Amino acid sequence: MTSQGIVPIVDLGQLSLAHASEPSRDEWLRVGKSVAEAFQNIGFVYLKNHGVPETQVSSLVASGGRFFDLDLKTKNKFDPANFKHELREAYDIKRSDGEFPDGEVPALRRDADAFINTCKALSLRILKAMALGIDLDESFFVDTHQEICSDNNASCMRLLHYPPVPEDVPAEAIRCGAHTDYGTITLLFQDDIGGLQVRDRQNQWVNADPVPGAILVNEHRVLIPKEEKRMKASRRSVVFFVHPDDPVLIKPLDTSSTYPIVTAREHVLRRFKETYTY
Ligand SMILES: O=C(O)CCC(=O)C(=O)O
Ligand SMILES: [Fe+2]
Repeated sequence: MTSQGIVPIVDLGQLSLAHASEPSRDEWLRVGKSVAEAFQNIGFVYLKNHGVPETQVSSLVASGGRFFDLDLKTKNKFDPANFKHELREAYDIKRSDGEFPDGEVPALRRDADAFINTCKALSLRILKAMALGIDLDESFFVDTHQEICSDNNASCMRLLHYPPVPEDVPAEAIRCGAHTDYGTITLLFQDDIGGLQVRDRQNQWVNADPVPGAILVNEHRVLIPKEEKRMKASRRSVVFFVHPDDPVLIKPLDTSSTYPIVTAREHVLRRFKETYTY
């Protein structure tokens, strides 16, 4: 395992989507143990050789760019998220058969469909490896994530656009506040601008600069801020949030009562309510 700063880089090897045959048991375990170790130590990992076609990501980012370039009135028809204190725009897409700006950005539906399917397949591989990495049955997470990007599951893909920061920006403005994500894991495809930081277990912020060809994956406990107040360039990223199916009970594996048992749906609704107070 190599690392970028203190965030480890794991090579998916035979678990790559580009690898046609079933990975060996040793490969599942190697990846699973490395990912589990990274999550236990810092909560983040870069995955390289994941097999997500570069053209799929670039095509989606280009279509997303065309969407963000539309005038506000047109964009607002598709309910993009506006963040009160943050200099960014987001467009969350859950299903490729939903409402789309087909007239304005004809390729977006096709690009989103391809990307969601690819990310689903990759997530299921990561989830299987994660279970094996912490000595659970290999289907432990896969069985609880059967309906990714359906109406019974909060997973979604998010297109993000950070416009260049204007000179006269208020001192308190930020691009993306410190937060934790709400789901099981998040796949983050950054462009090469950088600026992302993650917080380690000692509460120190460390840079998570883009690693060419690698995606950053986090499990939900660690915070991500973005303090790029002075950034002149616009920045784009694509995020794939992976959640358990709505009825799944979230409970400590050790059967302790440290956390109250809630369904995945209750958990996500609670987090949405608390959101964007940062
Ligand atoms: O902008 C990024 O790259 C990360 C955004 C993020 O963490 C989020 O939207 O949850
Ligand atoms: Fe996040």
